Amino acid sequence: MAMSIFNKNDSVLLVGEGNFSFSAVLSRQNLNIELVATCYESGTNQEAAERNVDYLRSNGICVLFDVDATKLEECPSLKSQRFDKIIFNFPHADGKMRIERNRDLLKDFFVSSERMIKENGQILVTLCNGQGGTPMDEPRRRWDDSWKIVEMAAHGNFILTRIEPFLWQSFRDYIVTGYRNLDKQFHTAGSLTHFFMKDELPMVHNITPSTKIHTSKYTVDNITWKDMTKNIQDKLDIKYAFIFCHPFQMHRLRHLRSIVACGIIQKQSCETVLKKNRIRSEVLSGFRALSATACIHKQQSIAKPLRSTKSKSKTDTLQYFVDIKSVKTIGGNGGDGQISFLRLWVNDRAGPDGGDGGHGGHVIFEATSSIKDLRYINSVIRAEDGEKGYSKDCFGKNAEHNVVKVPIGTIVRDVKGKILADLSKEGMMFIAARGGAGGHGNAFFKSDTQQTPEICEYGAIGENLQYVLEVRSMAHIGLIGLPNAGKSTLLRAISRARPKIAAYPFTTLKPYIGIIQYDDYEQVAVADMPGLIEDSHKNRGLGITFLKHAERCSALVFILDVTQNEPWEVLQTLKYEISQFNERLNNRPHIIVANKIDLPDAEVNLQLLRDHIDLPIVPISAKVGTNISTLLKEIRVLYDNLKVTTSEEDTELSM
Ligand SMILES: Nc1nc2c(ncn2[C@@H]2O[C@H](COP(=O)(O)OP(=O)(O)OP(=O)(O)O)[C@@H](O)[C@H]2O)c(=O)[nH]1
Ligand SMILES: [Mg+2]
Repeated sequence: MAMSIFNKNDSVLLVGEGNFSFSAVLSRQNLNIELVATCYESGTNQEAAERNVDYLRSNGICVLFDVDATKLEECPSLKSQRFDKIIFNFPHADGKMRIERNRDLLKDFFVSSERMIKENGQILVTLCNGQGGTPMDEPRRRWDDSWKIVEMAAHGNFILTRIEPFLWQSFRDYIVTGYRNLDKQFHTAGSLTHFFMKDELPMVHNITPSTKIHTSKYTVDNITWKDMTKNIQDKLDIKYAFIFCHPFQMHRLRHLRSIVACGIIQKQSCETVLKKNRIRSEVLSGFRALSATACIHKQQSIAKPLRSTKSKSKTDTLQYFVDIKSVKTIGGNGGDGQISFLRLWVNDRAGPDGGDGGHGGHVIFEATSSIKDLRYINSVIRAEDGEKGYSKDCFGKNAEHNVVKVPIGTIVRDVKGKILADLSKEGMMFIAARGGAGGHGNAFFKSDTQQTPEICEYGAIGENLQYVLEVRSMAHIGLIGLPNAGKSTLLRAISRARPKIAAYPFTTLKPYIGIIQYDDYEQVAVADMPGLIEDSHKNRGLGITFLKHAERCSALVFILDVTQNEPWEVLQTLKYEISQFNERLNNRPHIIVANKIDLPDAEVNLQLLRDHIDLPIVPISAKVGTNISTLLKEIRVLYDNLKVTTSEEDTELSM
């Protein structure tokens, strides 16, 4: 920012003036501007600040305390005014490391300023180097690590038009102070002033009929580049060598999103937009994530994935998901009957009184949603024996059944592989081994001809059977890719699971499950699979085992390493392999993920991949974390669709 930005008779609102030193500097310059200096605090007890306030007031400048930058319109003295410039220097919320709070401060400030600014007015926000998250920051911070000023401004319908270094030589007496301590200064070297202008979003009401078009007729490129932003582009003072690098790009994409959201583009599917949105290929790496975000499915509201704040376990305890287990089930034996004769003092031959034995318990499998795999199921499961019978006609107690909880979707097979039961719903049971019946006591055998039977029965022996349990729906989503594609890295990035990661093939030998939590308490289980290679269907590599696992996931995520040559060929191989195992696997809903976009070769290969395949692709870097949130949203959309299809199928079956 330089003094030259002020025009004669400009009305300027200064927000967040801690010690009013900036206002004092401006007023000393005799710029012929109308100043209103405001401050968040309700007063000041700092000597220098008091001097500045006195100076400003003596020069007829309006000084206001208790003005919240996020609620400017609520200040009675400002309510009716409109300004040419609103300046907010070094905004910061309590706890400057809390990026979220600072973003919120900026967002609310822009929203509030929208009502206070004149038609062609400007908002000027000066930030420390790196905070803004624009290409002008040197060194440039990661986008997620910045205050995302351009995105925050878009909430108030402002677009970034210019960024300038803050010229300290023009404002020598300006002393920047911190939030807690007005004596404490900021590190302000390399600070930048961001200039914003108001702009109207292209909503239904301001798009001409000619631009109300369907994607089938026009491409999204046309809307974005020509119709949508023609008017805004003229206003920009772009100083970057390459237009796509300008943060304005983000705003443009937001426009695209808002258009899609308000239904002007009749989006049949994500595919249409993804295919036609050529901006993505041209946007530099920093904006890759954004372009994909803009192409998210048309969904009113998608639940947000939650990031766990709890640190992952440090111990290397690998816990594999057990989805197949052979078990031996042994029912309880029945209790033996009793031989006994009652003797009373008046009648020492009162007859037989031996009671029956109790029945042995069954071994029962019960489907429940509370457990997810067969890890905790013992390989030998026994039920208790029944109690023996007693004299005086006392029957032995029946044994309790041993009810073993198994996950919903468990298939029970006999040793020959024949399916005996499919426990597909909550509470469904299968009696795996029946307990033996209790034996009769001698009282049971008493008859007219045999008054004193001296016989009883042994309890029957419980069944002893062997089964193979298999969990059919192992996870909602299965990760499929060649070895080293980054499946385990991705699972680590999206869940609390800690599968082993290494730069050699077949690091993962057994499936591994991670759970993605969403803010509506929904949980989506994602399974990391072993790598698939060519001819897996002929049992090469870990072939057949892996395909069995894939068969049980309801949707698939194909992970392609875009640093490899011809990733589309890899996709073909993966699809061919799974179809060799089961034709229907290829009809499963799926997402194609291009991984490792952080590496240099990825850019070119990604573009080639897009040219070769006609399907939506989510570019990510599982290692660095680029665009993971978009992928999580896509997974959620897939999961929601799955739920709808499953419930429809259930209704059809029940009819
Ligand atoms: N640069 C970069 N490296 C990655 C990325 N994702 C994975 N890697 C690396 O690729 C290598 C293989 O990653 P894994 O996650 O073990 O791959 P995998 O697909 O699980 O491999 P298998 O278990 O053998 O099938 C590791 O060295 C990772 O660090 C990424 O997005 N960027
Ligand atoms: Mg792995």
